[in-house]
Amino acid sequence: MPLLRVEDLKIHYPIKSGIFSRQTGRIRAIDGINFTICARGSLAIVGKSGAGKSTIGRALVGLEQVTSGQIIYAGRNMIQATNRRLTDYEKAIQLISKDEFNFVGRHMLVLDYIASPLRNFCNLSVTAEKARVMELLSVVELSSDTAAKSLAQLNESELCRVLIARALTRAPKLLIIDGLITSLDAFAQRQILRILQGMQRETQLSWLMLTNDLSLAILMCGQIAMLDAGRFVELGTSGDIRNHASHIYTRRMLAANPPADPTQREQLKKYRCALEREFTATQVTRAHLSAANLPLQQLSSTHFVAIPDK
Ligand SMILES: Nc1ncnc2c1ncn2[C@@H]1O[C@H](COP(=O)(O)OP(=O)(O)OP(=O)(O)O)[C@@H](O)[C@H]1O
Repeated sequence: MPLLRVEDLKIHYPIKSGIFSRQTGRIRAIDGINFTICARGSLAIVGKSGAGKSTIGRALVGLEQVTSGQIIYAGRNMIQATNRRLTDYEKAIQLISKDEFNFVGRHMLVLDYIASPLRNFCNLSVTAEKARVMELLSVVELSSDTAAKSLAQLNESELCRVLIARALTRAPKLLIIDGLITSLDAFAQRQILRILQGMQRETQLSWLMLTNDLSLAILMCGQIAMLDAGRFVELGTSGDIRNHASHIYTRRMLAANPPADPTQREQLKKYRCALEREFTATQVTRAHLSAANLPLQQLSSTHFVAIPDK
């Protein structure tokens, strides 16, 4: 059963010029993409800077005006949803990105930062609220002392885990992780993966990673969609992409982010096998590749590639 289905999504921005700001063209930031995320699924959308990753993330949480297409959750198109349905959706789909900290003072205490959504959405006593924050800190493998620290005192990995803890206050079904993990060291990246897999087992959590690091995507996600200038050019399981990358864009990105250190291959293999097993529930079909007018070639039951325009 799909958790979220995106159909023929297009997001175009107007280009305006002249003293009357007339529209003279448009930027096709996202130009007809389709994808499905199932419960306990993990999808990475991988693309170069400017490919459109953040635009997709923002559109999924209603921060971007959609030109056309559908975002279907629980059988309903969320682009036309009423406020009541939107509230459920807003809790279920949480976006975390580093930009979050642009809107918060770094002097804020971790306790207050994690608790703020609880204060807006739940009516908890001070004791219950503190207990919930401590519980979430332990889920993200941070000690209870962290609650009394300010955000400024945390390192990148701790900040990333605090962001995840805050998103978890709303018991989301899908976490959208924009950038963030890319800049962490290999140890911290694996720690985040372990935390997400724990949540996946306990709460059926799914995640969508938006990243320019294909090796990281292969490590963290069961399915990968390669995004180039707002369109998907290749889609498959992480094994398909790692071992049989077919589109020139994917091959170039693999070359730019070479697979991890050979001494860690066995461990990576273990992670990937687990992810792919969990991912068998997801049906990848021809329709999951971009609806843009690119001829498609099916390489296997899970692997699709767009044949570039001549
Ligand atoms: N508000 C906007 N108005 C006009 N163009 C925009 C706007 N927001 C994004 N764009 C354009 O849309 C395209 C996709 O941008 P987006 O930020 O989604 O890319 P990205 O893949 O997330 O890049 P990065 O990895 O550098 O963050 C870019 O060409 C960008 O300039």
